[in-house]
Amino acid sequence: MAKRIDVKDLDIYYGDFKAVEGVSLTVEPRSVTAFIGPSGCGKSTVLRTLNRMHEVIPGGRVEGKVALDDQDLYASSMDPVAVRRTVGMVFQRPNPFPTMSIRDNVAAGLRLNGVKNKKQLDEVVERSLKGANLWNEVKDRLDKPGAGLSGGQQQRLCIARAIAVEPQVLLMDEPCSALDPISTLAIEDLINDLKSQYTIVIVTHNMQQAARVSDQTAFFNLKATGQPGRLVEVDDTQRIFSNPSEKATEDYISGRFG
Ligand SMILES: Nc1ncnc2c1ncn2[C@@H]1O[C@H](COP(=O)(O)OP(=O)(O)OP(=O)(O)O)[C@@H](O)[C@H]1O
Repeated sequence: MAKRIDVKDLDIYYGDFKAVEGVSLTVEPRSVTAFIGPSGCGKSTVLRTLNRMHEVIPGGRVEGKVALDDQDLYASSMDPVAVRRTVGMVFQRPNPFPTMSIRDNVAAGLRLNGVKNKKQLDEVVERSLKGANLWNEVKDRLDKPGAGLSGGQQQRLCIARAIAVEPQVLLMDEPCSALDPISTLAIEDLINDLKSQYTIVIVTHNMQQAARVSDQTAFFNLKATGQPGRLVEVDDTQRIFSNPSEKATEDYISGRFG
């Protein structure tokens, strides 16, 4: 199910402003890649191009290539809505649909895809909540509002909602930044479990988190203020945190800037 992501010579614009320049990287299937770097270097912007969410922003456009296996995500024949179904996303703040029950939150994507069969929906709800390590905590209150869960539970509910539609890639934009340390560890354990089935890319400001959860780390930086962000280096996480090739990476991970 998981697919490889290939990014080649990617430039990303907001109107006339070139926010990110010349990114090329590969993310292997069933692996976790962390994007790290100082604020404003373009981590979230790059992440959003991987499921065509960037172009939802007025003026948002890209030049270059993003492919899933050999499929060009920006080919004119490609439907952006189908891309977003294949490449799921979890955001910084847990955002369950506030008026919906836990069950309906998880089933929402399937309903949108036209699935009506209650037995099928119930099966997917159970499987997704189990996959998100949330089932045992909510199985007796599936009809209660999703918004009534704790922050950490809400984030796992959002992950259950994302995996319910069986994506091939999961993008996570600082998924733990609004969570306490215990909930953060629960999400990190979950990322570790999910990696056996999905290709995962996570943006994080927490370098210990990048070191704990990812196989590969990409360090982004700005050349100078007002200049586009760029990918400085991407390598095995262990290497980035022990012996990076670039001085800027070492300075960043050792806390000298950022
Ligand atoms: N909606 C937008 N419209 C115009 N410019 C934007 C928009 N979103 C981001 N930018 C700009 O693009 C650049 C990269 O921003 P981005 O949010 O991707 O960086 P980041 O590395 O994820 O930062 P942070 O770590 O603070 O979240 C910045 O110069 C930012 O101001």
